[in-house]
Amino acid sequence: MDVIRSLSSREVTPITTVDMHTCGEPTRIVIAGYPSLSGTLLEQRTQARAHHDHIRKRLLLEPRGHFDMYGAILRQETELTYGGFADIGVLFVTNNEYSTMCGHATIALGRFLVDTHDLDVFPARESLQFDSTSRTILLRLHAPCGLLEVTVPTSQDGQRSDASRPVSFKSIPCFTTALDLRVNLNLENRWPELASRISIVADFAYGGAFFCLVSAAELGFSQGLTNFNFEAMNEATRRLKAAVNSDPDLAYLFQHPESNDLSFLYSVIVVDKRLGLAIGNSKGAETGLCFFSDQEVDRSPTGSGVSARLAAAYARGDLRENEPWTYHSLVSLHNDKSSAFVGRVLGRDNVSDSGRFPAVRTQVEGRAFYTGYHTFVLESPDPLGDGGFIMKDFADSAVPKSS
Ligand SMILES: O=C(O)[C@H]1NCC[C@@H]1O
Repeated sequence: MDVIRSLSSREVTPITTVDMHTCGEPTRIVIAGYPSLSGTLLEQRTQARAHHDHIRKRLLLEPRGHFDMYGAILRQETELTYGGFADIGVLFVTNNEYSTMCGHATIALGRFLVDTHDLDVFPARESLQFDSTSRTILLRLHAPCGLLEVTVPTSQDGQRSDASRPVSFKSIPCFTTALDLRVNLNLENRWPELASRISIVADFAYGGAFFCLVSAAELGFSQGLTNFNFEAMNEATRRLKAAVNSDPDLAYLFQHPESNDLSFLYSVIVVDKRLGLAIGNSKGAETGLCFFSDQEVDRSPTGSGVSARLAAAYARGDLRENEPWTYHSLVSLHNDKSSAFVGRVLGRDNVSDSGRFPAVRTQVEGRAFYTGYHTFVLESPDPLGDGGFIMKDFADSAVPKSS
């Protein structure tokens, strides 16, 4: 079409994406048009944040995206910090940052990377090994947190992914930094549903990013993740995250032994262990609602969060090795129970070769689907300019937040 041809020749390089969803959570996969980056993946992440953040905003925020959009930028040139070999790298982007791990996007990328045969997009595609017995392809995906082994079910000939079977990934070493920790809340960080309590109890664990895991009841929502006020829970988790972040004595909860780039509290997951339907041969099920980055809400059961929850359950003695467990999001719970994630602890490992930091490797599986593709352009006289906006920000600046 004429218009499309003329749009793609605008002065700002068009950016091409393939879009997918995993349990309702979007991944906008950037496959062409992103500027070049150099160095290790964590260095590329720093460069992207310093020099190209307007592109993250352009693709994820309004008017091209929305508050809860998620993105993945493929990095063909990637170099592992601690040895090993990756087929391709990826940077993850959210509504306000560059995430270090994303399970739902990894599941989506597994399918896309098997389906693409464009060597400019994925130079190593033709060297992937196809296992004709299990009809799967194993690919090594370099995420900012480390190397993920992704197993993708395929067609008989290994040329295409098989959407009817789940993709799974083996995690980086995951670990728990605190179980049943009492977090004190100062006056300004309390929320109405807490009634008169001045502290709450939570677990903290790492699944490629650091999570605070707290039960809905502990937050003051006595009916768990059924029949709750969403805005109130959004506010409660925002204040809990602020309370943890503002206490220097709690910084150890999200200190990664290998890298400061990985050392930040990414998310609060509200958990309801009584809610959910076990799928397959799972021993049980639970439901979670994950608030991450700037209170972005995950529609999926959060692959990295599932790894963190598995590590915490294993540390507590609630779960044995290789015992499958079902993890629902609100979307899988209410929409399609079979699209939940199933996770298991594969076995013990260490964070680094020194063996000083005990951890576990997990496996998480789930299903992702294509939703479309885009070529995003930017016209120079566009009054909204580059970057993007969030409608909510205007409302927030007009109405002062209640304390
Ligand atoms: O599945 C995950 O791990 C991701 N989903 C959005 C937030 C997390 O990064």
